[in-house]
Amino acid sequence: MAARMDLDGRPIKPMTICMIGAGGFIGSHLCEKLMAETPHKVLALDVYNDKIKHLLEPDSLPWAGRIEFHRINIKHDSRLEGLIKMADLTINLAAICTPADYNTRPLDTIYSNFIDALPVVKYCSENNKRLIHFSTCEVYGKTIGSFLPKDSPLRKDPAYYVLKEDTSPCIFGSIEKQRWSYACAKQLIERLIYAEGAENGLDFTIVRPFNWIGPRMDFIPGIDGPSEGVPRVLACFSNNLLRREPLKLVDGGQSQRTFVYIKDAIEAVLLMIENPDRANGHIFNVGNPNNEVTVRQLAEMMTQVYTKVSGEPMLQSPSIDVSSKEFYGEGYDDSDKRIPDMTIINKQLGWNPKTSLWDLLESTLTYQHRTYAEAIKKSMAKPTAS
Ligand SMILES: NC(=O)c1ccc[n+]([C@@H]2O[C@H](COP(=O)([O-])OP(=O)(O)OC[C@H]3O[C@@H](n4cnc5c(N)ncnc54)[C@H](O)[C@@H]3O)[C@@H](O)[C@H]2O)c1
Ligand SMILES: O=c1ccn([C@@H]2O[C@H](COP(=O)(O)OP(=O)(O)O[C@H]3OC[C@@H](O)[C@H](O)[C@H]3O)[C@@H](O)[C@H]2O)c(=O)[nH]1
Repeated sequence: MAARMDLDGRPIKPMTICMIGAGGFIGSHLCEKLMAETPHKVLALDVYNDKIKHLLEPDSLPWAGRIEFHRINIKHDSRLEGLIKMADLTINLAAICTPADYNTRPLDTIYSNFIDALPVVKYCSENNKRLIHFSTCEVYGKTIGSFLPKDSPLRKDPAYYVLKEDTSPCIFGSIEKQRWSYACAKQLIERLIYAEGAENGLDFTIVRPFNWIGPRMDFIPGIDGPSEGVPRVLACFSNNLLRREPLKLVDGGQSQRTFVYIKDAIEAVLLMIENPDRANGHIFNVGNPNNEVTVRQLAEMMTQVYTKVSGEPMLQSPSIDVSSKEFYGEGYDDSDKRIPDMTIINKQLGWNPKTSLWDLLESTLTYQHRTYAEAIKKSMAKPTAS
C-alpha cells in the first residue's frame, strides 16, 4: 500500500484505534473502510459482532491481524482502560440511540449516553490519548423558528433554522417529554469532554451525525431483531415495504430531516482520524443539507424506489397516519427540522457529501431487498400459533 498523505501533504503513520461500539451500524462501515483503504489497526469493542463478522473471518482476509474483536460491555469490564492505553486513538460509538427507547427506557438511555461514556473520557484524559466521541444532531433539539407563529415570514430565514456548532442554542422540551433524555445526556457528555479539553488538555473531536443511513442500519423486526422492536425510520419503512404493509407516518410525517449516505459520512470520519491537527478541539456537524425531505416525502420516495428495485407493485394505500402516542408512547416529542451548517467541516477538512437521496435510497433498498426479502417471505408463510 502506498504511503497515505494527510491534507497538509505529510505521510500518515499507521495507528492503533480502540473503537468502542465497532459492531454497530456506523462502526461496521468505519471498520470496513479502515481495513480496505488504510494500514491502521483496530481493536473492535462491542457486545455484538454480527455486522463485522465478514471482516473477522476467515484468517486469510488481506487485513487479518489488523482487526481484533473484544466482546466487552463497557458498563463493567476492567479491560477497557488497558485497551485504551494500547491505542493511539479511541473512537466511542457505543450508545442507546433509537428514539423508541428514549421515552420508554429513559434510565438506560441516560446511563448509556452519559454515565457509561464517563470512564472512556477519563481514561483518555489521564493517559493523554486522543478521543473522537460520537454525539448527535439531536443536541440542537428544536429550531428557534419552530417557536415563531406559523405564518411568520422569519420561518423561511435560515438564521432561524440552520444549525451551527458554535452559535446555535440547544432547545429541548419539558422534563416530562422524556424524548429529550438522550439529547440531554449527549449534551452533558459533550460539555464534559469540552471541559476536559479546556482544563486538562484532552485532545478531542466531537461528531454530530445528522441522520446517516445505509445498509446494516438497525434491524428488521422479527428477522434479525425483536418482533416488537422499533428501529429508526429507515428500518421501520424498509420493514413495512418488505412486508407489503403501509408505512406509518407519525403525527402526519411533517417533521423534516436531512439524510446523508453512510459511505459519504465515513469519508468525513476518516479525514478526522488522519488529520488530528485539523480535527482536534472541534465539534463537527456531519450531514447533507441538500437532502432535506419531510418524513412523508421520505415515505413516498422509499415506496417509489422499492417498487423499482423489487419489481413488486405499489400498494393502493402506501401509508397511514398514526399518533406519536400510539407509535412511541407517552413522553415522545420531535425535532422539527435539521439542516446542518457545513462551514466548519468544510474549512477544517474540505469535506462535502456527494450522494443524492434518491441514489442512496436506491443502493440501500437494493441491499434490504437482497438481504431480507426471502427471510420475510418464509417468516410470513409460517402458520401462526393459535
Ligand atoms: N446513525 C445515525 O444517524 C446517528 C445519528 C446521530 C448520532 N449517532 C451516534 O453515533 C453512534 C453510533 O450510532 P449507530 O447508528 O452506529 O448505532 P448502533 O446502535 O448501530 O451502534 C452502537 C453500538 O454500540 C454498542 N454498544 C452499546 N452499548 C454498549 C456497551 N455498554 N458496551 C459495548 N458496546 C455497546 C451496540 O452493541 C452497538 O453495536 C451513537 O453514539 C449514536 O448516538 C448516530
Ligand atoms: O415508522 C416510523 C418511524 C419514524 N417516523 C418519524 O421519522 C422521523 C425520524 O425518525 P428516526 O427514528 O430516524 O429518528 P430521529 O431522526 O428522530 O432521531 C435520530 O436522530 C439522530 C440520532 O441521534 C438517533 O439515531 C436518533 O435519535 C421522526 O419524525 C419519527 O417520528 C415515522 O414517521 N414512522
